[in-house]
Amino acid sequence: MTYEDILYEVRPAGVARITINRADKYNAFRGQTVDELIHAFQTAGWDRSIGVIVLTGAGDKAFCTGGDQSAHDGQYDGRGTIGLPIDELQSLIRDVPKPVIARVNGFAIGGGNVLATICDLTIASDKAQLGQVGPKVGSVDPGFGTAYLARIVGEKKAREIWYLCKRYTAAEALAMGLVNAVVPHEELDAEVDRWCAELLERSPTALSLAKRSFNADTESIRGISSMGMAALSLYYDTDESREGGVAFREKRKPDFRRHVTAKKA
Ligand SMILES: CC(C)(COP(=O)(O)OP(=O)(O)OC[C@H]1O[C@@H](n2cnc3c(N)ncnc32)[C@H](O)[C@@H]1OP(=O)(O)O)[C@@H](O)C(=O)NCCC(=O)NCCSC(=O)CCC(=O)c1ccccc1C(=O)O
Repeated sequence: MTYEDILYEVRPAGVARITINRADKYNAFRGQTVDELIHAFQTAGWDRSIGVIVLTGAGDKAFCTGGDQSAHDGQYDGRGTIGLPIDELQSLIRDVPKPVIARVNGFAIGGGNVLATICDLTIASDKAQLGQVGPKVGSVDPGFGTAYLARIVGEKKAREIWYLCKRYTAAEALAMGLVNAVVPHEELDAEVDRWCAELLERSPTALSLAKRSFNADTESIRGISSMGMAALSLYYDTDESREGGVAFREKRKPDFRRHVTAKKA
């Protein structure tokens, strides 16, 4: 597969670096981006010369800001239940039998924050900002985005993150256990390289067994996600959801309540 939306590099030896290369869109993903990410994770995941996978975003502004709002009018523009095979990608990041590090170089927002959350480890620049925006833009990730996040930061904090849609600094994310380490922006690559070097010294089989055993405990969330995506697809076809995307593109505050009927409320 020829990549248009991502970069795939092996650097240094043993480390596959996968970069979402859509800096002009704050590294938001469209259908094609997610398909390319799936291909890249499959390649790195089953290449025995690779011991660690690093996921990051191009440029200095964003790690990933979730679904591309310009490719989103109701359903997204690709394949899968919601027009984005995002649930396949999320499962794959968990299924590859090696550690995946999120190198969070800027905004990790919406589906971007979900990707960082699912990665085994997260190393953030002190300039990074993290958070969910679904209920502000007519979306939600009702699976790993909610239930798995709660496993990491606790129920109260996860509900706050989703309901209020605030942005959190890297330091705040560290305090709530959402990231493993925060370093000055210019030291991000050196720190990621250090973690990769240490991981490459560990037994690959022991790491993969540890990963699978952590995953087994939260595997039921895959089922929640599958049901959630089916519900999300129905929600995307409503005026209430569309209002979020339209308002984002028009750079105005959404008025969701206009679309809530007496019967629904
Ligand atoms: C990232 C922001 C917080 C940055 O804010 P700010 O610094 O004020 O800059 P802006 O002027 O807002 O943005 C700069 C520039 O980038 C463009 N942009 C940013 N994000 C996106 C995007 N996602 N898609 C397309 N373009 C984007 C923005 O339009 C500006 O471009 P100009 O040309 O200069 O106008 C802020 O931008 C922000 O909050 N972005 C919202 C991102 C968003 O809505 N993401 C989708 C979220 S939906 C969701 O998170 C829940 C669902 C979910 O996780 C999920 C589950 C299952 C499938 C898909 C998803 C999914 O993620 O959609």
